[in-house]
Amino acid sequence: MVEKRKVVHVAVAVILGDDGRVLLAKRPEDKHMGGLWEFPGGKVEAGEDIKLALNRELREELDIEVSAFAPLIKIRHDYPDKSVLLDTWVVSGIQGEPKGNEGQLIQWVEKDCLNDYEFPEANKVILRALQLPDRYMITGHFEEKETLFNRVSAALDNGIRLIQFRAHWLEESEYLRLAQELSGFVKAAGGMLIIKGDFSLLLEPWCHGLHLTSPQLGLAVKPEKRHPDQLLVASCHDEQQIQDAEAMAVDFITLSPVKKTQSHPETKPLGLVKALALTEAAKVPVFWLGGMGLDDLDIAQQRGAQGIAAIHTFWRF
Ligand SMILES: Nc1nc2c([nH]c(=O)n2[C@H]2C[C@H](O)[C@@H](COP(=O)(O)OP(=O)(O)OP(=O)(O)O)O2)c(=O)[nH]1
Ligand SMILES: [Mg+2]
Repeated sequence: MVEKRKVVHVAVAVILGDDGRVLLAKRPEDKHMGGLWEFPGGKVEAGEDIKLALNRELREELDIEVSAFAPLIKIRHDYPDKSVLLDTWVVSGIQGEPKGNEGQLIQWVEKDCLNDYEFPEANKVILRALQLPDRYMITGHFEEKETLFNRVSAALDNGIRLIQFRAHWLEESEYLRLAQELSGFVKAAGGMLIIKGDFSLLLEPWCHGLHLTSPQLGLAVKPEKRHPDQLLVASCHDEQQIQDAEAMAVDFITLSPVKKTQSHPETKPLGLVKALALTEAAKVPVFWLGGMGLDDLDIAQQRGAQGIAAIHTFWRF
């Protein structure tokens, strides 16, 4: 039974060079997942601190050490023969010149070209996490279109690149008309606008992605026809919904409410302990949502989340 199997804790390093390229290594043929490209790293020893484990593995495998660590994602994956928890960090501040100490091939690769390399199955999620930002803004209330565009513009100026257009009080036709216009505006600034509604919206060439509500997760329809650049996102509140979302091959989820929130004041929050457990078990990037302020970004990331999603925090820019 997969559930009872021991999970191997692995320290994984996305090594970032000064020029923004990432260092990959080819796994020796005789190892698990041999012949595939990997982010260097290896098994964490019992009781070992994760940063010490990263540096020990990088010293053993590449003859380097690093001085800066940013958590990227903790991803649990069940291979047919082994279960791993890939505790993945973006590391930089390299000391020494990397070399393949174990005879492995190593290569510096542009971030945009990482998809061209063949990785173990679990790494798909690491690549997705590397491409996603750490803040997901959800639009707040507006009366005038001008307010909407001004607020979104301010968020883009503040570096927000992923935005969900939420305006449940509008008629569907009015919502979609605005969504299309706003999508073009956000795209021109290098961002993506995620919209809400029916699966068929993925057929619209202007649609950058769809955010499913939890009731949509139970539906038998699978949005298979999406363009590879379109994102599929889901709102999840418990373990079952996370599993349903994963079965639909979503790109990431929001988990809510982590804390008490102004938009759903009547809902009992998950709390940090439950949010941490659900995030660790998830097989896709997780954004924490509900009462999240900028101070919570670091807390969420230290617990394995991709980042935070929020209405009020980002709508106020
Ligand atoms: N290092 C690394 N391991 C990965 C990646 N993706 C992935 O599925 N894995 C799996 C393969 C292995 O089952 C496990 C890592 O173990 P490892 O073989 O690197 O462990 P190690 O360096 O301590 O080596 P060993 O001497 O104990 O064999 O995690 C990745 O990107 N990097
Ligand atoms: Mg290794």
